[in-house]
Amino acid sequence: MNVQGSIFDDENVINIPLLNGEMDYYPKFFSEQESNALMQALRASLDWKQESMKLYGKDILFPRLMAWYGDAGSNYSFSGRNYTPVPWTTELLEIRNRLTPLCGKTFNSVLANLYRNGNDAMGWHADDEPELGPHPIIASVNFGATRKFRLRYKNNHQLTYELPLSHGSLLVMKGTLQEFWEHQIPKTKKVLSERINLTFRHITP
Ligand SMILES: O=C(O)CCC(=O)C(=O)O
Ligand SMILES: [Fe+2]
Repeated sequence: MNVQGSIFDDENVINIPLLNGEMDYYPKFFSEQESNALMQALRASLDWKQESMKLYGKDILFPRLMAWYGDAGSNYSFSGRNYTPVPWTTELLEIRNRLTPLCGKTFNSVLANLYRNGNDAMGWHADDEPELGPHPIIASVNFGATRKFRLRYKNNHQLTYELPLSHGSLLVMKGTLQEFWEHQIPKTKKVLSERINLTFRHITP
């Protein structure tokens, strides 16, 4: 039993130490049955939209669907847009409460991403916005198709790491990871089915 009150024993979590960054991976955080039910419920109940970003004065569509949920006041800006979260749904609150023991404080917002197939993706970025604070803990929950999660060191792009994120898994990014590393979900021709990713964050209003 972990003295910090973790509900996991060592067999359920893989700690991934990187140069100047750290991640914990829980391959089976949710059971198969729970994961199937949550995938279906989230697909049906979240308010999925294809948002756009401004790039060189043009509106470019994000290559995926998104939805932003959270406590009132946990506003967030990225890619030149400000997002106001809508109130939590039952499933999102249920998942958030399962994650609370991992983080010193309760996550107050979540960005949901729906990758419709391998053609949907997310480009290189770090979640290093000032409203996340200096060493953010970001809990990333995965349902549906397995997709590759790639990382590269900001000061040396030859230094990379790759991890497949599977149905029902949880990846916790912490420490100085966002300061030193970027991550992406690359396009792939091999995946034809949907994937939902939820990144739970703590935003300082
Ligand atoms: O889909 C993923 O696993 C990555 C999501 C992500 O990096 C983000 O929402 O910031
Ligand atoms: Fe991210």
